Amino acid sequence: MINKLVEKIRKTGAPIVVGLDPMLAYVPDHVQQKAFAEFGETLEGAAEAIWQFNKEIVDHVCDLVPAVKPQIAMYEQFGVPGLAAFKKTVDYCKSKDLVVIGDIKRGDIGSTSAAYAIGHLGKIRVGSKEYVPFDEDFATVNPYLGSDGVNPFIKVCQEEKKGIFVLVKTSNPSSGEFQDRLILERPLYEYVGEKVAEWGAQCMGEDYSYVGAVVGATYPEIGKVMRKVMPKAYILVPGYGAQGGQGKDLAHFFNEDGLGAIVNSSRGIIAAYKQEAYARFGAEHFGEASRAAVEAMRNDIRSALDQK
Ligand SMILES: O=c1ccn([C@@H]2O[C@H](COP(=O)(O)O)[C@@H](O)[C@H]2O)c(=O)[nH]1
Repeated sequence: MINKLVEKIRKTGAPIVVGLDPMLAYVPDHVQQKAFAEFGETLEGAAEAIWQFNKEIVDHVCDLVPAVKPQIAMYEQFGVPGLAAFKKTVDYCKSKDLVVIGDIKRGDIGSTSAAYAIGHLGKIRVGSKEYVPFDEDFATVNPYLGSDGVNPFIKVCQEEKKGIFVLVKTSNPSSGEFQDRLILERPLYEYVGEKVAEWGAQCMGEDYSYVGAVVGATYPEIGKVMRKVMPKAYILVPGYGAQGGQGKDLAHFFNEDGLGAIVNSSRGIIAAYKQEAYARFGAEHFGEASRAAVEAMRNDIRSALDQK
């Protein structure tokens, strides 16, 4: 799957992930009302609204970008119907040939991680039958429990030719509370990055490993260091747009080949129609506003890479 991701990034010229984080507040009224007319103001109604919202956005951006990243929390908040909308979104994006990164941030003791890995990336046997539960292409993994929590994901990735992105340095303001703590004068995130490189060495695709890393756009200097610590790891870079990251912060997350990083924006794309810059589209044409936001992001990243 890492080879497909790299190939699609080359083809689209857009190292961009569209984050599908559908808060109900972002779903235009006309979409909500239609869903509520059918299902009432229920969890099912909310799930239908976010699914229809996602579908419209995916239809407008699927030819521009290589990948999407549904954030499972945004679906879980609507309970079981929300999870069904997550699965519908994953399947629909795959039918559009998009690479799907499940932002699930899992990681536990070995046996529990194995169940998470099967549920999201693998297959489950029930009697004589086999099922593919959520079937994302990549998942995000929290490494706080160490190799026990990560290895079950790697095993499933090896079997299924899928991949993971391990949290190394997250984009949020308080990420340094633990991640920047010095151990023998080096920050914890560097040790995690070294471990990502080690795990990834057993998991090579053509040019890059299918064990990647998450490093936030909001910490560009750390991105520069981590690029060197994990030369073969693809870096998933959240924090662009709504969290303040800009194209000019991103050049050093990429390798000299112009590859090696893929930048996520969620609110900045899916709620673009609410921003002044795209208000001309109006809520009725929110999909077109998202498309325009992707094009602007692509140009911003391209000009940063051209100036490198
Ligand atoms: O370090 C991290 C890891 C994950 N995320 C997730 O990415 C998106 C960002 O959303 P925006 O609307 O573009 O800010 C969201 O799903 C986060 O959970 C992150 O932001 N930082």
